[in-house]
Amino acid sequence: MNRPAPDPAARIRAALDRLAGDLPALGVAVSGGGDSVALMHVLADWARGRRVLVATVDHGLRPGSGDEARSVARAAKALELPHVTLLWRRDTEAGNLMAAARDARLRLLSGWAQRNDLRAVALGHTADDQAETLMMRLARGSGIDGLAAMAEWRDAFGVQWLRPMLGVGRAELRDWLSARGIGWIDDASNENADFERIRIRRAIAECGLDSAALARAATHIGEARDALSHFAAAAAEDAIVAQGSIILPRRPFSDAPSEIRRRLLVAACRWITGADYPPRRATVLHALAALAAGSRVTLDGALIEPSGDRLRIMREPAAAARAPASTGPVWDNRWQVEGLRPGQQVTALGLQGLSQQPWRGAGLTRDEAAASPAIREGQRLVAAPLLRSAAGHRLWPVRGAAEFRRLVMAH
Ligand SMILES: Nc1ncnc2c1ncn2[C@@H]1O[C@H](COP(=O)(O)OP(=O)(O)OP(=O)(O)O)[C@@H](O)[C@H]1O
Repeated sequence: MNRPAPDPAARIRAALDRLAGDLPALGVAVSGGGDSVALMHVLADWARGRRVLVATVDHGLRPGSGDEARSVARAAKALELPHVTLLWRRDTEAGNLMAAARDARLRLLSGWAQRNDLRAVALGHTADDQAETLMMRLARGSGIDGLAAMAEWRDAFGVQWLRPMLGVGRAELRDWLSARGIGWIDDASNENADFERIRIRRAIAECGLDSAALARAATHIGEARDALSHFAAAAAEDAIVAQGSIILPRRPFSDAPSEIRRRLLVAACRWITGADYPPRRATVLHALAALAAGSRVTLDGALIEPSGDRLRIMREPAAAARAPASTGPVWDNRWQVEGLRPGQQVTALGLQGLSQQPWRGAGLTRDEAAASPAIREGQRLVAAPLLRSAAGHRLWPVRGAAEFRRLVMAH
């Protein structure tokens, strides 16, 4: 016989003990929706001597957002919790509105947390959010990273974000609130089927899918993702980081499962280019297939070349040639150059530069040499510091081996 799950508040308190038991103070982000209102009430009760502060972000995106923030302020006051409203005013029409609002919200909340000496801020995501995210990502064909559940605990923007409600469902929270006569705001966008999340939410309900089971599946995928990260990080220990390139032993790479190869390749690519985001998944899979067939491939500004028992991942010369000229200190997001004199700038050595500069014997391939930094005055080549030590100029890579391993863990 199934025993009934304990009261949702008891489960949230248990999660808070686990996640925030040692903290003297905690922030909570409350939109006014049922989930975060329930969280605020549970927190007020759980706090017992801890400082709990409440913040609401007013995105100013729909009429009435100010009233909603004021209603949260009143509810917080009734619980004797200090509350602030943080205002966001959008300064550009470009880009994805929801993503921009979410990003701005996290930045505003982290600034507020830091000003108030709060190491952690609790958010009201529930098991239903997990289930919806999983289904949305499945529909988009995401890989294991996209399908993995949100973690209960995450560091970002200098703050710990805690999600103590991932084990409870939206409906049971609504029942819990209703039973106590506590009101919340039903945001009209929760009915708007223009949003993918709302369409997925409806599909889950109409098909009678079990959100709690979907949320558990996402959690298991998260555990598998973490295991893969560790395997990939172990494989990354064999990498040699030299002269701005990454060299991987070829045999272990080609014998590794495709997900490990993908992680190594994405991390190496980002290490080379310094890109904030990984290349598109389909592009990476395509590159892996070409590598398996022994071809050399380019991937988002990196060049990957199988040669002998090694796989060399380096900057693509054409991409280096497109990098803006720099007057220091950093060029092409890869090299730090010191000792530039007025009138001197760094650009790629390029094929033309190779003809003016002996490069064999420097331990570089032709492509690596072409993509390496050159110091020029006007058109005149003054020095190619990676090829030979140049009087007065010093050169070192912006990222080291530890950064490569960090990137591998992140994918
Ligand atoms: N405008 C906001 N101000 C403060 N916190 C917010 C705001 N919007 C979202 N959050 C926080 O992020 C969590 C997840 O956001 P999401 O957009 O999924 O929630 P929501 O639909 O606004 O409503 P709910 O309050 O019911 O969770 C919220 O539970 C809340 O903790």
